[in-house]
Amino acid sequence: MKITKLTTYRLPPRWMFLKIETDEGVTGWGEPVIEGRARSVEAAVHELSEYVVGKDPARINDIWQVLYRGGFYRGGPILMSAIAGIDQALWDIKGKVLGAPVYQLLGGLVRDRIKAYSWVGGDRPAEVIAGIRKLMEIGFDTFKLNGCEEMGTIDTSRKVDAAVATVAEIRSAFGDSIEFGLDFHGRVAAPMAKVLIHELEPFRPLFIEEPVLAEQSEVYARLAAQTHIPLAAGERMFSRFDFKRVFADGGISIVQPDLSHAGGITECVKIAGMAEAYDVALAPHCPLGPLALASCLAVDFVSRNAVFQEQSMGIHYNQGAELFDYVRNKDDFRIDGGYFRPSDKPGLGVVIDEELVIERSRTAPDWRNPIWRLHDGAVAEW
Ligand SMILES: O=C(O)[C@H](O)[C@@H](O)[C@@H](O)[C@H](O)CO
Ligand SMILES: [Mg+2]
Repeated sequence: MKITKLTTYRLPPRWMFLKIETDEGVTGWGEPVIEGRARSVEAAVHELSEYVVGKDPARINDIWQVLYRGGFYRGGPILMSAIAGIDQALWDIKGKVLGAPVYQLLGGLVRDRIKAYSWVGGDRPAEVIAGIRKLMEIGFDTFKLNGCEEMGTIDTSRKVDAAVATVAEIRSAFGDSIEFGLDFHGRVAAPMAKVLIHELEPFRPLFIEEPVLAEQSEVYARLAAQTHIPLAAGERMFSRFDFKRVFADGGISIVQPDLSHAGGITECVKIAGMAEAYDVALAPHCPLGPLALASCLAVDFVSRNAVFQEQSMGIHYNQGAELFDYVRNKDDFRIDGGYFRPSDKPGLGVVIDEELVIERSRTAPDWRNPIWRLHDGAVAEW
């Protein structure tokens, strides 16, 4: 079998799908994208396609190594997202050829289901109580919200109190009937992270995500030394080589590689294994679409240290399309009481409505994250 063609479709809300065709009619789908830089990843996919077209799709490991090591300059969000989507599509093809779900090809199920969690509250955590109530009605009991709005390197106690008040409101409304992670989203610098984490300790969030920016990862160990709250990070790390420093330095209790940013299934399964060796939990990042989610689930179902799975139903970014809009058989994603159960469909187990994808790709927006500014006009971390 030979790969014949790679086609990309940028789509609402801010996603991109990749279709890989072969000379025997088997096709595979992946989701290479960096939110806000879809066109850059699209160019990278087509640049890398020179190394893929004409090759045997079964040789996923060799194709991965050529795509990664074949460039003198490597790593980073754009190239590793391009490789991720190609890798996902190749695993989809392999599963379809062999008539097995990807998790079977990776050694079979290590669990019967994986807990899902949902976003609430949007960019500026508001209306979280109503959002949580609505999602609890359909079985969710685990959530994530932004932990704060923009925060200066040194900021006021009023800003800290505003962040704490939202969390206090959640705990007083729901007690311990729910769990929630707080995503600092890299908005908080090291000095304020110490203060904010200290003030949040009594409310026992399930985890605090990106307590500081990934480029400040050496701070994680210091923050972890001052708190009992598990720290999480990973959506802005793009390979084993980024994660190995975090494992060596310590401080992170939950790693969150993104299956569409960190080299795909081939790479993230290895990151999961590294994490297990350090007794670190795995919770793949996934604010994206159905192919990214299916790829996360493939890794969750073979990684004993996987603990919960992000998914984007109702996320504040999904303007113009929802998680399963492009999926023919929505029941292929088996959600049961706030858990995902494994699909027995081959490959990634997702049948894409290609006609709809082609039609909607004609009006793909160029989504951009907002540029925030502090009270004094300086750029704030969003
Ligand atoms: O944890 C999450 O889902 C993320 O932090 C998410 O909010 C961002 O990754 C966003 O997708 C960037 O545009
Ligand atoms: Mg995050």
